[in-house]
Amino acid sequence: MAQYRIVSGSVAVISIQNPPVNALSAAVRNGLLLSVRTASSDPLVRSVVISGHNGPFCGGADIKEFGNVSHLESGPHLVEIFESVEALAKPVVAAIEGFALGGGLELALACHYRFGHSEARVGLPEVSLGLLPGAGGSQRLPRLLGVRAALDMIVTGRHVAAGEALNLGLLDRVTDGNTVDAAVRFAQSVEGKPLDDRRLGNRPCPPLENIDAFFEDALNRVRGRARGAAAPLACVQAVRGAATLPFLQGMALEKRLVETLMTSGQAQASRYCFFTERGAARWTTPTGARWDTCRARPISTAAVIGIYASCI
Ligand SMILES: CCCCCCCC/C=C\C=C\CC(=O)SCCNC(=O)CCNC(=O)[C@H](O)C(C)(C)COP(=O)(O)OP(=O)(O)OC[C@H]1O[C@@H](n2cnc3c(N)ncnc32)[C@H](O)[C@@H]1OP(=O)(O)O
Repeated sequence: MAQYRIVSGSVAVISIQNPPVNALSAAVRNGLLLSVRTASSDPLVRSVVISGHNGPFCGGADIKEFGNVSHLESGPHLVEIFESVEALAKPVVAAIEGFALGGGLELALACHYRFGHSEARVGLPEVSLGLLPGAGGSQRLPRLLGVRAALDMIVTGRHVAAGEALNLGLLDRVTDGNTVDAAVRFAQSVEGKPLDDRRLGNRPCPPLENIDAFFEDALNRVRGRARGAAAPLACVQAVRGAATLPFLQGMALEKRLVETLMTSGQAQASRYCFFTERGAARWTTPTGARWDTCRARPISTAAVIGIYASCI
């Protein structure tokens, strides 16, 4: 579930393999941690590249495991894996093709460098699942981008295209060619160079003036739009932690917040919607017509057959 190979004599390429979106299932988490430890202890390895197998970098934590504590516990916690990646004494480069979402982007943030394909997109969409980026993302992203840009990404959950990610400083380089090859060449060029400054957990958040007023205003704006959803408000609290607390205290706050959200009815309902939307796209009719074999026909008439009324 995580392929490990040595290329160019000194670069360990760790490839996440869990189609279709390379989600971080327990098996992937086990493979990833083992690979990181192998790369750490092999004296021939001088740098590491992490990529996704066959296209996408990683679609994040395996959402199917969220309702099942025994699945979650049958692999190491993402936080532990990402700490090992960040602490590695050899440069680690994320090679992002397709998408790096949720835990996928949090993994990339734990790497020391991030390379992206020009058509890749990145984001922290946990808020749409009633959660927040609970594997260090709420603490590392503000340290990299500053509070304003990080808060926007975390509260909206929007996907950011590679070009914008490069401008924001989220990606270090963007390539039109083979991302893994470019990352391997780069990894070799930084072998032996100091890494302390590349570890986001070591960095303070870029300073922000009038921090209390900024977060009070952010909280009011987010509350106004959240329509009772808890996750967006928790996102603001977590980012405030990144701006005001040392890294480890911020991580502890993130953990408390995500554990509360994870068991909430809102998160359960959001997960249900996620899978139901995808299931509904795979329709069949009593006559045997199916979503994957049917030809689309032009729509000539449309009608409203139900109406949704909301009362406040
Ligand atoms: C008790 C307390 C415990 C506390 C534990 C705390 C643990 C840490 C806390 C939180 C950490 C959260 C980090 C996260 O990563 S949350 C997940 C964030 N990721 C996402 O939200 C991405 C969701 N996926 C998508 O947006 C899309 O699927 C996308 C990746 C863009 C691909 O889109 P597309 O190509 O259109 O493909 P489909 O959407 O049709 O998906 C294809 C199939 O893959 C399944 N899928 C997709 N993503 C996931 C995923 N993350 N996990 C599991 N499965 C996933 C999807 O259902 C489709 O499958 P199927 O065809 O069977 O329906």
